[in-house]
Amino acid sequence: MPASRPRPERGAFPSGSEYYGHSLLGAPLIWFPATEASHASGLIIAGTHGDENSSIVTLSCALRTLKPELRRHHVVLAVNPDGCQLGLRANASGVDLNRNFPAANWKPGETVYRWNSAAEARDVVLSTGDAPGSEPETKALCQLIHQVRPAWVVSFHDPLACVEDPRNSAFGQWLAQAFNLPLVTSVGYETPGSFGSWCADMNLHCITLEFPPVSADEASEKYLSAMTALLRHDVER
Ligand SMILES: C[C@H](N)C(=O)N[C@H](CCC(=O)O)C(=O)O
Ligand SMILES: N[C@H](CCC[C@H](N)C(=O)O)C(=O)O
Ligand SMILES: [Zn+2]
Repeated sequence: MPASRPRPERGAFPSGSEYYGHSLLGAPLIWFPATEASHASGLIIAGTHGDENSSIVTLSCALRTLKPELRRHHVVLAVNPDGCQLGLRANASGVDLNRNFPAANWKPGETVYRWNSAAEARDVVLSTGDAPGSEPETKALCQLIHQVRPAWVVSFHDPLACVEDPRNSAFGQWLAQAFNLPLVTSVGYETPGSFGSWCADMNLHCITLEFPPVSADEASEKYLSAMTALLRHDVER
């Protein structure tokens, strides 16, 4: 039996999406609970940075490609929907959500990012928020994770072209092979208050998968089969 829906049927999402809160501007925060949910279900997230759309689009394509009854893992396509609508890395308050999680290493003040891949320095300034977990998008994701208790999380970003697995696990190796990206134990710079830092505090295994600088059009071709395989992967850990 084929695992994929035929292409003419991939326009619409499978039923069963739910809300887990609202963004600052009032957009629904949407998640797709696993159809085949179990204690081994993981959570796959994208769009923490609203300007990193190649993985959002590819994950959406995979969700609409895989036969719904085969999906083992939960999905959040856009952690930061206001950032997606505004074409921003930050949320609508100028907070980099990946520096706002209530991790022990959260830092007050400013954070910087790289304008684009051509920029040599990280010199664009954002805020880390008024307090750890101050933003509605961050709070709601933490609550969802406390409620759902996923076995692991894969968090998609771009454009650093790597699979970051601090545990160097068999699952990390599988992802690196499936997406044909190098496996590393760190992206190579400090990310206080990041989602991965918060997960580490809770001993929740978080793997960050950074696409290369690729268009959504190209990524939805190049990575569709790996992403679809991830949604149904029986992770041995
Ligand atoms: C080039 C891109 N705008 C960017 O900010 N790159 C990294 C971070 C990428 C990410 O958060 O996934 C940076 O250098 O800060
Ligand atoms: N490029 C991402 C890297 C995230 C690293 C990951 N380990 C995490 O903690 O979320 C960023 O600058 O936010
Ligand atoms: Zn990012």
